[in-house]
Amino acid sequence: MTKTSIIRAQNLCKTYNTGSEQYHAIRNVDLDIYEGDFTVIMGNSGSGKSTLLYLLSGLDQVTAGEVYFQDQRIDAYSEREMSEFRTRRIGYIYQSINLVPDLSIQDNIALPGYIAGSKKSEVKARSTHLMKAMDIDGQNSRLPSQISGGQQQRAAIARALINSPDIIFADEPTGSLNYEHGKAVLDILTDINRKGQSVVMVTHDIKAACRADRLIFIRDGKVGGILEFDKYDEHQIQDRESMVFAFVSGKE
Ligand SMILES: Nc1ncnc2c1ncn2[C@@H]1O[C@H](COP(=O)(O)OP(=O)(O)OP(=O)(O)O)[C@@H](O)[C@H]1O
Repeated sequence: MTKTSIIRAQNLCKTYNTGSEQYHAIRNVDLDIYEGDFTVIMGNSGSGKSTLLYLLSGLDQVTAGEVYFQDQRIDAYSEREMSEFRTRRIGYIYQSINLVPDLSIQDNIALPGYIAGSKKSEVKARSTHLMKAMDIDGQNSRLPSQISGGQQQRAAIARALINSPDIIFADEPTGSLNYEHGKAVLDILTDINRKGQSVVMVTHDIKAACRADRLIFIRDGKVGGILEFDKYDEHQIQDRESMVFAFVSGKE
């Protein structure tokens, strides 16, 4: 089956300027993210994974190169177009959960819906539905500090889904969670993906990486290798963890 590109990076570069020094975090990356895929990005600490996610999602400006979303060049968007793109087309789950501390859980989830200008009643209904789906429906009037880390992360996922984005980016969404909460978050992302949503997830965890259709390894700001899985191959399904382990060990 031919896959359709949802995000395409061409000759992508990101250089950070710190005082008199320059750091080339992303170096001439050419990459496609495919529609409907569960894409996982792995790589050593400092290799450029979060930077790449920021560039692919339009959350940070490229230094050079191009980023396309469904054939539209997003790095050339005006500020207004970019803000519309970020609000409506993408959902972002941050490494640090990033909920607004003095808003209730339901208001945190609903906020991007209000920003997008959707009808209040629709946003309310959708946030209620998402809280149920994420199993946090008893927590709607609590503040983030009054619920567990796992519940906060599920609220962050609900917030990322409120505007029914085309693609979800998740930067180490299980990094701060225990095994049980981490597994619940991965199950939710897998479920969302099975229902057709494209997911791009950064992780250090081999077990989490096994959820991928496609695994991209980043080394020193470049694509160091790509591993594609056949989701219908029984042998691959059973042996995926050792495949991922062998792939990652060979790339580090
Ligand atoms: N704002 C910044 N200014 C200067 N350098 C930065 C900035 N952000 C990131 N870097 C540097 O760019 C490189 C890539 O950082 P990035 O956060 O993308 O790595 P990462 O692979 O996501 O790391 P980790 O797995 O530890 O989260 C690192 O060397 C980092 O120190």
